[in-house]
Amino acid sequence: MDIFKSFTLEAAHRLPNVPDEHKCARLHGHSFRIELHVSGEPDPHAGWVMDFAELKAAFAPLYEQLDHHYLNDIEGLENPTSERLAQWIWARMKPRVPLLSEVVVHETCTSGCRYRG
Ligand SMILES: Nc1nc2c(c(=O)[nH]1)N=C([C@H](O)[C@H](O)COP(=O)(O)OP(=O)(O)OP(=O)(O)O)CN2
Ligand SMILES: [Zn+2]
Repeated sequence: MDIFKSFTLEAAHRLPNVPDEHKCARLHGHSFRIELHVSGEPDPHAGWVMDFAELKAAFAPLYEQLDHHYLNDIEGLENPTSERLAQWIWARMKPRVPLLSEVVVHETCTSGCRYRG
């Protein structure tokens, strides 16, 4: 079974490796929506795979690091594409949440990335 929790965070970025004339070379911001998916069997007594609150607590330090920040300034996010952000989150969350199965980054309403490690 797959459960998920969504987070919305505001952040600015620019993409340093695109041509100068590319729109994403300019500083701009997004309301990123992050989904964290956890897969496993529901505990027979608790009835859940994992408490959503536990997932939220595990993500809290990363949320603080990302929300209302300039992503390019964060170590490992110097080129903050959706793909790199998904990998960055995965690398930090997987050790804390071993049942993590997917990180989804919605960069805009129409674009994003799914990463399964
Ligand atoms: N594979 C990727 N392509 C692009 C990324 C990315 O992270 N991975 N990022 C960008 C930009 O940061 C941009 O902000 C988002 O691009 P885009 O979807 O083109 O944004 P629009 O709002 O202009 O989209 P429309 O729905 O077409 O209006 C670019 N590419
Ligand atoms: Zn962007």
